[in-house]
Amino acid sequence: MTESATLGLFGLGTMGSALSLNILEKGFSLHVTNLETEVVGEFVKEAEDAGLAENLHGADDLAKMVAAMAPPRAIILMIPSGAPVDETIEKLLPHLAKGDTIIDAGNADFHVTRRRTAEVEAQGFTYIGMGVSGGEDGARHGPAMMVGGSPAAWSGIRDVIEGIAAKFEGSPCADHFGPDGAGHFVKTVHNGIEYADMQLIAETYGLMRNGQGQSPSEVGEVFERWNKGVLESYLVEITAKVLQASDTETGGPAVDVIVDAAGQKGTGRWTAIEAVRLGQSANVIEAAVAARAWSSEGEARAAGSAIFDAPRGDLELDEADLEAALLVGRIVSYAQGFRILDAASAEYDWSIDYARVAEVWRAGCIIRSSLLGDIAAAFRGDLPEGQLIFSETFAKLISEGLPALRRVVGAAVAGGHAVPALASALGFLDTMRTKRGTADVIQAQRDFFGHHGFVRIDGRRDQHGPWWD
Ligand SMILES: NC(=O)C1=CN([C@@H]2O[C@H](COP(=O)(O)OP(=O)(O)OC[C@H]3O[C@@H](n4cnc5c(N)ncnc54)[C@H](OP(=O)(O)O)[C@@H]3O)[C@@H](O)[C@H]2O)C=CC1
Ligand SMILES: O=C(CO)[C@H](O)[C@H](O)COP(=O)(O)O
Repeated sequence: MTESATLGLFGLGTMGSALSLNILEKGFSLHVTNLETEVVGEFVKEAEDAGLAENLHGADDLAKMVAAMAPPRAIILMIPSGAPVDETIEKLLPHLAKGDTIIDAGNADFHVTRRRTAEVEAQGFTYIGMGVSGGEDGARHGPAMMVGGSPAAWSGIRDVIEGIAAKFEGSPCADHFGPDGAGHFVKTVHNGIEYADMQLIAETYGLMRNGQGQSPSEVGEVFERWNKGVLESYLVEITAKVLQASDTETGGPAVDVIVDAAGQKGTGRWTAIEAVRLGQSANVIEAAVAARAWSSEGEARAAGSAIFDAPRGDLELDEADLEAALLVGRIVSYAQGFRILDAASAEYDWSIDYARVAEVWRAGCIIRSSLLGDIAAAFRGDLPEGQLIFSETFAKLISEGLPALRRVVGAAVAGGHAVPALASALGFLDTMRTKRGTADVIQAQRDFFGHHGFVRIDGRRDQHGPWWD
């Protein structure tokens, strides 16, 4: 796409319609269409009502939209990941001309984005995989955007993307992170961290609600206070709001009428799978994915609560301890996200700029928080062993908060409260501060049953133990 490319968008759902209004508001012309045609008319009416329809062209279907667009064209897809994207690309390709660009702006498995990039570009078109974060409000008023594609593809869309992106102190929260799947992978890891942070917040809520008998609105007030301090973030802000909301039918807390089964569309799972595939572990993110899966087993959990009748001891935790525990958990989840980015960047030769990732996440996206400026600064400075948790700033915060995390997890475990993500953060930190661990025993076991050999402490490799004598 060049600067003069005609812009189109397919998929006027929650994200696509909000992003379209954002694009129009920033003064760009836009062609739109949707699978269900009547949605197009509804959207055009919405844009007219908002005074944003001057540069808008609605079309009944994809073929008509492409025909109405002067080449070169750049067509944004904002539709569910997987088969819908493949089917849409297949429908789109016969109508495109050389030099046209397809931008998949939905969430996508980056392996699939790599495959699509190769297939589409082999036919002479340009393909961009772009992660967009910020939910509906972000898409409407300025999301964070993570772009993957060739440098030429990025330079062709840069003006539009930076124009519609969230701004942090005037700087656009959008950047190009590498070729093909790099942008979608950065977005996937963003979502993995999102899962972890949401789970850590939910566990902290649970300790106050179930362990200390605080009402949702009381806990909401605690989160509201925390949002003015070190935990300042979008997710803590919205948690304070949802916990203080009342159900319009019962008048009781809104959260109490919601079934405790978390949905998941796949991005958290993709992050965990990729971490393990890359020989990593992001155990806080993995715990969050697991917790969502277990949450959907409501009937089994109900049966388990009757069989084990586990006592849920009364907790008396300091609010400051809970705040510090949540902060340390959050730091670990960010750190684990960046460890996966690092492993993938090495594996796929992406050279991802981690400081820029942190900067792009400072506004517009779901995991924006006051920590991200410090994370960017840490990546620009000296990072011992390349580990975010060892940077001066974060080592200090972790050292200060670790005793509180230990007290919170200890009390929760003793009282029978499930805190898989908080406990995982503690397990990770305790492991990472243990000079000599217990994998010597694992190596001995492997050698015993499988002749796998081990490295002696003097450096000699392929050694065997005395077990078979
Ligand atoms: N909601 C969010 O907070 C965020 C979502 N995303 C991603 O953005 C993308 C869109 O999500 P969202 O707007 O929430 O989804 P919605 O369900 O609100 O909208 C989905 C859109 O995709 C269209 N669609 C559905 N199935 C097909 C298909 N088989 N072929 C072509 N078009 C189809 C729908 O058309 P129709 O109207 O005809 O049904 C609709 O326009 C997804 O990839 C999602 O993961 C990314 C960041 C945040
Ligand atoms: O990308 C997003 C936010 O960043 C989407 O809202 C996504 O749907 C969230 O994931 P899940 O539906 O699995 O909770």
